[in-house]
Amino acid sequence: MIISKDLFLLGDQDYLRLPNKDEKRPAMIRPVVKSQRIDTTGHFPCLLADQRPLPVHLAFRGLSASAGPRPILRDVDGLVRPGQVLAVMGPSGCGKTTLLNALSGRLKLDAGHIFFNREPLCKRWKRKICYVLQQDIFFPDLTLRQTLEYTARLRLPDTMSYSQKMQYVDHIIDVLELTNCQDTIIGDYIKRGLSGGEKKRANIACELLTNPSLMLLDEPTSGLDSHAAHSLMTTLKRYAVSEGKTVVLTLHQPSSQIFHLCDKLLLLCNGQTAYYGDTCKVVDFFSSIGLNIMPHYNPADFILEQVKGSSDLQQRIINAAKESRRNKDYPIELQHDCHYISDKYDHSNKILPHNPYSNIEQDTLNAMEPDVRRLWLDTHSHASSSVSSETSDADCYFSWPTSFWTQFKVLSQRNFQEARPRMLSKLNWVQTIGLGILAGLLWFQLDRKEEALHDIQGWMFFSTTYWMLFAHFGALSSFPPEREVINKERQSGAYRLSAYYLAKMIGELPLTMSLPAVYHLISYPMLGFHSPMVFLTLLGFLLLNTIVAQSVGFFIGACCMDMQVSITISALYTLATQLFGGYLATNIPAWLTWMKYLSMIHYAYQNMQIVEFTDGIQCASQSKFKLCTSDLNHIPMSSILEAQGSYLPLWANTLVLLAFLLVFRVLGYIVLRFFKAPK
Ligand SMILES: Nc1ncnc2c1ncn2[C@@H]1O[C@H](COP(=O)(O)OP(=O)(O)OP(=O)(O)O)[C@@H](O)[C@H]1O
Repeated sequence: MIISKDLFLLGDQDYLRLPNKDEKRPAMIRPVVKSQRIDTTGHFPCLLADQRPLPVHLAFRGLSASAGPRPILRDVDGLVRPGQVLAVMGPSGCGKTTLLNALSGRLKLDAGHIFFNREPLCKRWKRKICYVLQQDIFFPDLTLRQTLEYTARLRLPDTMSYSQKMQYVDHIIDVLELTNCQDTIIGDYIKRGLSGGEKKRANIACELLTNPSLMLLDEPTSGLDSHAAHSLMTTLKRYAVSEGKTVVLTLHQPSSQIFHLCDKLLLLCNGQTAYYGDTCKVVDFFSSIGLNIMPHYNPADFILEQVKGSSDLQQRIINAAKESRRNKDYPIELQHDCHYISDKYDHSNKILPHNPYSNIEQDTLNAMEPDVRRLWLDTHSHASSSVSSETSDADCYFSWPTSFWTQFKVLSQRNFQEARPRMLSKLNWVQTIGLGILAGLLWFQLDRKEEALHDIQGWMFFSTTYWMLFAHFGALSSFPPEREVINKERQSGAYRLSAYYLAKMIGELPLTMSLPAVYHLISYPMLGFHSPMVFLTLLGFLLLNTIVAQSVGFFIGACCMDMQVSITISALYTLATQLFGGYLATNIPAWLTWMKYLSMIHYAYQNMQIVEFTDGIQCASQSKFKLCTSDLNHIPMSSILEAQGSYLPLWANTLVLLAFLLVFRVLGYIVLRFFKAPK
């Protein structure tokens, strides 16, 4: 019997077929896993039935992984069903996080198989996994609600309307009891925001928004007090049961209450299985090898103490765990004579181009529990239809949850909102206005005469250099913390890098331009306003220069993981670009003149002069310019620039600046896409 993919779990009854389009169907479906107690409080409204993922029956067998020559995981097995919580425990460094990395598909395995229902882990399944990392990585200036809303808009499919997405955000906030702090900023070390426990729940909430089938959580209770940890675990357990989620989490030293909330336990010792089975049977397992727990002792503490014991004791426990694989109650899917894995898939986990169903042993299927069998067959009906197509990998087809346009729009808004308090901080306003007034006072009302030439050039060089450095170092310092968030989101397949990159360039543009524009608005009229056209053109070039310098800063930030290295490289480049800019040194040694062509300030400064001195300036009474005679009282722009060496026309300087902009933006993208892509 082949059961259609349209079958789904409903209530405590059975699998039911989704009604046809013309049949009336309930707007909301609450999936509930069979054989679990059902939450009937109505606390968990869920997505529309066709947006709800298939529950996952996760089986992994013989997983081995190493870091260089050192083995980290050796022959690790496990199985967990929808609605169940599998706790991975063991001493620090035993390989818990490594196991979660392997299950999420972020780690290359030396050996072993991971199966979702009956399919190997592929991109299509990766999209159904949420991985809550140990670290809480967020934009600190966004509130919790803003963070969740942006995540929902990015990661829930375009088929859902905006209001449906917001409804889902409300639901998740409610589920994780975050209502009271939804308008609090996330915060960081400097700005106080959410508490540690709230941040942890916010982290989980962001991942839950993707409506995953499988949740992987790395130490979700670490750093929480016992009450908060218990409350979080209860919420997770309740959520898993009522929404049919499969949960795998690592725990360090749980209380006995938390320990007993977990259905299954995988105990690791030096990367090997020390126990796998029902949590409630672990104490019996240890007594069967002569290790008895004292009355009223926390079983979690007891088993951790045993696996931290002498190497003889550890080996005894590992041997007993190996022996227990032969027990008849060991899951059939994990037994080594179960053929479906080795026959149907090659070692690289690709589906072989023939009908896989023919190789599933009927005995294996019969031995499975009915609900597991249904899940396997249900997934099979979907997979086999894909396998029958020409491409063997068709079932692993991966598509983004939202279109490029949606991603670009949402990321632009988020970039703007996130960057605004940072870029337009009070401090930056004070600095800009203060500096604008100071520059205006210093170079106050200068006549366009040769006597004031050096001062006018000073104002231009200062303004150009200052804003270019400001934008360069601004991009440099903002990028490393942002990269953490971007990497996390890219790893979970939230959006295209190209959408992020374009949004980053465009979303921050108004912010990048605001401060230099205000500075120019203050200082130029103080310097001496003589033509609106010159005022506007100078402003345009000042803004262009700023964006060019920002591109270079962004590129260096993308290349260097280490902030100190990126600051050193930037300082070297920006100081060199100033020296060769054409103001500080005009008689550059011939063998070094080529350096000025690498200086972005050189082109920017030349352009400013070309615009400002279009009409030339009046000669001084004792002029340095030879062309100033008693007959000619006017120095043209070309002579002013020639006095500094050769110069390019306005269009050529502008073209070079645009080339700087384009090349560094493209290089930044290439670095992020190919060289610094998150693993
Ligand atoms: N990329 C790597 N290179 C070298 N060693 C690694 C690498 N990743 C992990 N390890 C080592 O593998 C072992 C297992 O690491 P893992 O992070 O999985 O442990 P854990 O059980 O999660 O530890 P903890 O409970 O302290 O977080 C550790 O000894 C660690 O040093």
